[in-house]
Amino acid sequence: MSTPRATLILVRHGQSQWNLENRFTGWWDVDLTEQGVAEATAAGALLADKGLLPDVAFTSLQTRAIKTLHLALEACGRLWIPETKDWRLNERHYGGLTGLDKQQTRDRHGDEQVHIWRRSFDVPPPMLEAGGEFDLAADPRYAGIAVPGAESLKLTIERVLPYYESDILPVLAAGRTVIVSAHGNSLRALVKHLSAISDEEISELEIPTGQPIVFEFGADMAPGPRYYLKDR
Ligand SMILES: O=C(O)[C@H](O)COP(=O)(O)O
Repeated sequence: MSTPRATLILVRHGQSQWNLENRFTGWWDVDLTEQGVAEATAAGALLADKGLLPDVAFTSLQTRAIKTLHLALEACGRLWIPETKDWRLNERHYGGLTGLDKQQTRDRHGDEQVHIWRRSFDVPPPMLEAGGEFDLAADPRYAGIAVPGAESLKLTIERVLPYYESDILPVLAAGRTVIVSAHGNSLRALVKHLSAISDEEISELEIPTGQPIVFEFGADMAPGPRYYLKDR
C-alpha cells in the first residue's frame, strides 16, 4: 500500500484588532475582529468544500492564531484532531515598534525606514524597552522561554525552521495532512524555506489573512509549488 501524500496547509490568522487599527503587533496578544472570525470560519469551510481535511494541527501561543485554528477546524468538522501550540510559531517580535501606529511611524521615520523594519531580511526593529508596557517576560505562557527583545525575519527563521524540522516535518513524512495556523512573518519564514525564496525576493512576499496556502510533498518529501486553496 502506498503512503498517503503529505500535505501542508498554512493559514495566517484572520484579521486581528490591531490589523484593523494598523498597529505593530508582534508578540502582543490581540484578539480577532468580527471580520477575522468570519475569515477563519470561511477558511475552514473552504477546507471542507475542497475535501482537504487536516489530521494534525500546529499553532502559536497567540490567541489570534489559536482561535483561527479552532474556528477553521470547527467549520470543517475537525476540532477533534491533535493540536500542538508552540511559541516558535509566534509572530516575529516587533520590539520597540510594538503598539505603534504603522502610518504614524512612517510619518515620523519615513517610508523607507519602516519598509526596512517590516520587510528587510535581517534588519531587526528597535529593541523593546525592558519592563515597559509591552514587555512579556513575566507572562506565564512564556515561562522558561527567553522572550526576544526584537526579531528580524532572519531571527524569526532561526526559531521557526528548527521547530518545523523537528516537530512538523516528521508528521508530514508519515503522510499526514497538517495544518499550521500562525502569523504573517512566521509563515513568511516557512514559505521562504519551502519555496526556496532568496533573501532579496522575500521582501515582496505578503501572506493574506485567513487564506489557506497548500504545499503537497513528493515521495522524496520535496515540497511542490505552493497554491492558494481557493484557486483549486
Ligand atoms: O505583527 C504585526 O504587526 C502584523 O501581524 C504583521 O505585520 P507586518 O505586515 O508589518 O509584517
